[in-house]
Amino acid sequence: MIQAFNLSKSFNGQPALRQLNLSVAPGEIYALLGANGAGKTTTINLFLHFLEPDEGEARIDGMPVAEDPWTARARIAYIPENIQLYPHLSGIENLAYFSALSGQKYTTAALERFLTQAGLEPEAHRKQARNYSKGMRQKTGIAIALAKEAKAMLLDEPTSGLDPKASNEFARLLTQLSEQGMAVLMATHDLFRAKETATRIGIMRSGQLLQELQPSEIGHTDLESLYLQQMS
Ligand SMILES: Nc1ncnc2c1ncn2[C@@H]1O[C@H](COP(=O)(O)OP(=O)(O)OP(=O)(O)O)[C@@H](O)[C@H]1O
Repeated sequence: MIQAFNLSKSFNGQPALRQLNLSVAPGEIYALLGANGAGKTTTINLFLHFLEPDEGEARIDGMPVAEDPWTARARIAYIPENIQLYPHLSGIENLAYFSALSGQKYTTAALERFLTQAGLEPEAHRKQARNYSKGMRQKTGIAIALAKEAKAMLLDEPTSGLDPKASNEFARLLTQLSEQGMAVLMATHDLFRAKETATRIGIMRSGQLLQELQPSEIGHTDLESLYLQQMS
């Protein structure tokens, strides 16, 4: 579903991503770990075709994104670190607006169902988004993804700045989405959440994917030791 083949990108002659090969199947949650500057956001931006690769290919749902970025993006839900909503619109109005952008028209009841499914409390649905916490904005982002019927989800630092309860709720939502067949790729610094939520972890450094592992194979402390070892 989410695939990279020898994907490479440099900025001003400095490699940001080197020959990345990666595959995330439907139902998988892949956590990309790596220090600042490791190449995680560059990877996500290449999948969205916000950046042109120097070499290699990014595919979504079997489709090379460079060939038709708009069609590829229609299959992707993208949740950046700070999700941008229209502040003066309510959650439900934002959802209606973004759904219309992706060509879908839902009844108010259907929009409410998506927001509820994404964990946004009913009393928040009609509040202006400028009053939303980061957790609430993210839930609205998940509702947008559900309404879009996206097949792949890309997330950049989704749990940074969330309190432990919000982070836990968010992780449960991701698990639910993956159980419904969504392929999830998430860039994160949150080793704990990666271990708890991901079905696979990749460790990146200086634009290279150094190691992939199954979270079930490793304890929290060992994951931290391994990560620090790879970063040194
Ligand atoms: N638009 C750009 N122009 C120039 N250099 C860039 C650009 N985008 C990224 N880089 C460089 O590419 C490298 C990889 O950056 P990237 O943002 O992908 O890392 P990251 O792993 O997401 O880091 P962080 O954890 O801080 O978000 C860094 O050296 C960064 O400075």
